[in-house]
Amino acid sequence: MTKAAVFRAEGIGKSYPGVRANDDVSFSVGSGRIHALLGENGAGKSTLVKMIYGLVRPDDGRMLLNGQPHDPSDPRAARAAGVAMVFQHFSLFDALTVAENIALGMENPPPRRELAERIRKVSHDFGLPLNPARRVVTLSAGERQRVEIIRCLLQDPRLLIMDEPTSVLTPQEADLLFATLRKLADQGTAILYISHKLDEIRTHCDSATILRHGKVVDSCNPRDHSARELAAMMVGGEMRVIDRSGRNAGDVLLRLSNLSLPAPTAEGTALKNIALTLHAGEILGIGGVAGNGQEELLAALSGELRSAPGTVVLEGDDLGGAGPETRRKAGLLAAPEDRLGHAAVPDFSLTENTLLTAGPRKGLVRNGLIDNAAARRFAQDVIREFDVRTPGPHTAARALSGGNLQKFVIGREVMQAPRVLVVNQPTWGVDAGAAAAVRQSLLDLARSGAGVIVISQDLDELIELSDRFCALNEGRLSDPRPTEGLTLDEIGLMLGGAHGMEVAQI
Ligand SMILES: Nc1ncnc2c1ncn2[C@@H]1O[C@H](COP(=O)(O)OP(=O)(O)OP(=O)(O)O)[C@@H](O)[C@H]1O
Repeated sequence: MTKAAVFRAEGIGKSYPGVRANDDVSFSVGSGRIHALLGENGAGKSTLVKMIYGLVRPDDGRMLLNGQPHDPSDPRAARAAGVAMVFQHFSLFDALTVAENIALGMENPPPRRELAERIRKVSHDFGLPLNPARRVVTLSAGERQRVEIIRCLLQDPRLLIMDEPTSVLTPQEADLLFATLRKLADQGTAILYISHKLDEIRTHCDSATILRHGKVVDSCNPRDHSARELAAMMVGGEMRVIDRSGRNAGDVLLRLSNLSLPAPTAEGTALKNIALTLHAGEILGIGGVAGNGQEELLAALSGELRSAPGTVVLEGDDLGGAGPETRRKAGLLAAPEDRLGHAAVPDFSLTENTLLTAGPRKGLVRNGLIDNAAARRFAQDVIREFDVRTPGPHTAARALSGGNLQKFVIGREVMQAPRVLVVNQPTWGVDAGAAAAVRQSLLDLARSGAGVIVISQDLDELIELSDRFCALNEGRLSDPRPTEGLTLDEIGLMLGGAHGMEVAQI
């Protein structure tokens, strides 16, 4: 069955200094279709959808929306033409209510009562429960995304673009999202869907365009292919298989006991009596819904938050009161989740970004002076070893695609040979091939005798990587259990009671 194309790209091209981000890209999305855009990190997916949404102007080619030329000068023009977009990062004001946030994004918002009524109707029609009077600060990640989606639905879009929408969602929230998207598609809307989760694409998308190095290399019905085959199309070769062998748990490296901290901010989570031991050669997985103390635990380990004496002990060394610099020297390193802003300074070059964490262990600062050549060499080493796709170490962090910056941030820590490495969401936004490489690097690090703590919302990732698993729930850490033999149901129970785990209501 062929359906009318809602959107068509014909020969679209876009260059950045040193990079052909899109090259002769042509594809179309039919009415009622959920169409996936697949590709490795840096393949050009975001650049393409930014052009459709009026954030970036193409250098070549043309776009058509409902058969009419589509050349939006800005997002407002794109929205007026019928394009809506839900971004990876939410742009909501915490202090305002749902309705106030939605009104801010509208050209001509109706009176407040009418708007609240329209929000209730759309949320009811699409099975997306949301109270217009709630303050955004009280909402879970899934509920925040619903605000963005309802804002889009109120525009009655012809084309809805979703950029990695499920990376912050619980499995239940993701199911709810797909049910909504299917309803919307059934009403004739075309949906363009970017995700690195290949199983999700196989289950929910009707068609796919695959980009590699800015070019369309394939198109397919993802249901006809295995996740492995899709990944092979993206990278143009076979995926490598993860090697878990050769690791033996050794002596205790890190011991946390009675680690309690008040919530660092009004929206933060207090840590309550956290205890764990981490052995040499071991990977400990910590699962849980975001907002249950993950960021606070990472900060308590990195030294950004200090704790009482005796609560954080690395190889007999009491680090509870020590700051980040002392901890790094001792070999306790951490890579936070927020790569642009927290883990890396956007306007700094990659070379400068190595100095943020690698100074003490790589000798990049001597007698108070920065050794620029050494920093550049280290940045080059990370780029090479972690296959970071970028013109070079002089490139600003903000110019890297999300996944490539993530590889750089993880590589910068792994290549300092830590005794203990703590990572939060290590493969967030990273494509399947690069995710396998990042996970392998963590396994290799553990094989070399280091201890690794992986905090993640991706249960498959935790099952694949970790020797023992525990759950973080409202600032409390469960007792760890060996991962081998643990079922998803049992993990669900360990995570039980975590807020935001709403059951689909459709
Ligand atoms: N503003 C910019 N300045 C310079 N280069 C850029 C800019 N935006 C993107 N690029 C480059 O264009 C290429 C395509 O990036 P893009 O973000 O479109 O990839 P992507 O497929 O969305 O990747 P990811 O899955 O990692 O988000 C990359 O090499 C990236 O470094």
